[in-house]
Amino acid sequence: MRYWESYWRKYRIKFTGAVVFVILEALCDLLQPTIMASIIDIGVAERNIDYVLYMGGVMLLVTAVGALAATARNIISSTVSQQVGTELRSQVYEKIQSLPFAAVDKFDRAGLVTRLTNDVTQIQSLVNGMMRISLKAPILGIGALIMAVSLNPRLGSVLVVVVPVVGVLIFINMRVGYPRFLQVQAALDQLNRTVREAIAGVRVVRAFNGFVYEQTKFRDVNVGFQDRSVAAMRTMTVFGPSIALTMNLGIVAVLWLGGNGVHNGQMQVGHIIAFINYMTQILFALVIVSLVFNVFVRARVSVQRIGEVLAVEGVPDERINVEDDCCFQGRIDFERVSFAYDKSKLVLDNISLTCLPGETIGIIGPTGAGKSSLVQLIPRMYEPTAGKIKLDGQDISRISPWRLREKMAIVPQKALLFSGSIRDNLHWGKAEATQEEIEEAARIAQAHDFIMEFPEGYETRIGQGGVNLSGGQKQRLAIARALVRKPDILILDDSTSAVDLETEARMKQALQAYTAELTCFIIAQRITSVVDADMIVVLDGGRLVGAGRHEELVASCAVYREICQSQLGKEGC
Ligand SMILES: Nc1ncnc2c1ncn2[C@@H]1O[C@H](COP(=O)(O)OP(=O)(O)OP(=O)(O)O)[C@@H](O)[C@H]1O
Repeated sequence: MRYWESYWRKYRIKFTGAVVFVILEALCDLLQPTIMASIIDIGVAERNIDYVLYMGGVMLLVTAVGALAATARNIISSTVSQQVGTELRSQVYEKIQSLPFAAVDKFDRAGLVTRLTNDVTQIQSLVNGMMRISLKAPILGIGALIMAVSLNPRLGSVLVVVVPVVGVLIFINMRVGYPRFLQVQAALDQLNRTVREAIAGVRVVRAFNGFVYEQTKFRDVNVGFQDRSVAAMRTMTVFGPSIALTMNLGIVAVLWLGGNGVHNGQMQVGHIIAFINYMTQILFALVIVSLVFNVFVRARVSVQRIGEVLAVEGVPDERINVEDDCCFQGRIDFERVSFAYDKSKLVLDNISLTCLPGETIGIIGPTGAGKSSLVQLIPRMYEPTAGKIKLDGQDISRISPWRLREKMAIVPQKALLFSGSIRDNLHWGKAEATQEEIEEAARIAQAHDFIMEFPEGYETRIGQGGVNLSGGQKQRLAIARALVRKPDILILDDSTSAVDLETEARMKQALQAYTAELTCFIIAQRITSVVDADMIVVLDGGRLVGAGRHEELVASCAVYREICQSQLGKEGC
């Protein structure tokens, strides 16, 4: 079932209610010219004041019914469109949260934000518009056409010419407009992407005096967006007046034919006025149709773009199935594992490796060797392209990601903190952690002392992304957050790169006792960070080129020896 079908099912009764009110409102509008014609042709022409008063009263009553119907459909349409918008936003948000990382990379983060905000708003406008003006326009247009022809079939011959011409104009308008609005949406994505990058990287931009460069880039993208929007809007500006011109020519023809008819005594003035009123209603309906076309096209693009996100199969969230709170022992086997982000290039090539419970495994290698990619496969952030990863002998593709991650903690390369207090951030590791547990983790991560130096201690507010902390402080908090979790498997991905050597040495010592029972992966650029590890894994160009203890690797692995000598000198290795 397509996603919008579920919304249709849920809201179809309210939607139908709104349509009933729209029809009632349109009928009231359609009755007005006929009533007016009677007042002129009978009341005014025959000087019958009672008839004028009576029909005037009827006209007021019809107007009042129309106003009530309009109020009712306004209430329904605004409520339903807001509800649909809110629910759809939540649905897309939840889907984005569950998307596999490969899909997040594919859609691009800025594109996902646009889909969640702008595209949902477009659909919301469509729902609102449909229940209000979009449905009223065709009802009014067709109704006015029928009323006009039945009022005076001879004048109706004008419509036989005018309406098809206008119909063709609208059709061409749609054919030309649709691809242009697709381009507008793509340009908006690009604009969002540029803004997001420039704002997220504002420090780098300033540090490199890149303001002018970024400004030029933004201006180009902004002008590109403007050009495409103008091109799309220009379609409307050409077609709107053409439609109005055609209709006005029709009105002139009616006046000419009607004038002759009145002169010959074959027609009444009231009929001609009513006919022109109906023509104005038809014109109004057609103009509205061409205007709402804009909303329709944008919404159609948005419906499709949101559909693309919702169609991706999310990573299953199997929380409910986890009954046992068992622990992992922490043995991990990589069996001929290969991995590629995209099919063209293998990032990991045929890796076989066994990590035993309680071991600390250092991972080292040149930049881009595949170190982060390797550890991201363990909590199933990505799935191997070939081979298997086993945890305690069980293929992890059979273990739910939720369960895997419950017993693992990963400290990513880029320490990301959320806005809120330091305590809130540490609670991310384990929601029910006590103050003692939080402090213990912070002490091991060498964060407790600097936290206590803040006047508000653990209640200190962290700005968005941790702006008010140094790089090393952020990394230490990110490590503390992972330690609070008390995981069975701990993964530190180059997470002490901004920490000074002295602090890192203290942390290493404190971590030794903490990690004695668990399997710990440490990715590092500095050889001193992994020199004491039970096993050091050396990666180069996605291949495993060495595994063993420091002394063994110095003797047997050329890549390791080279890294070691470049950092510690020949005498140090
Ligand atoms: N999300 C991604 N999409 C596509 N390619 C990626 C992605 N992440 C990493 N890569 C590529 O995969 C390769 C390995 O990257 P990875 O981050 O695993 O290396 P690394 O050894 O951890 O590097 P570093 O030490 O610099 O952090 C690189 O060539 C990189 O360009």
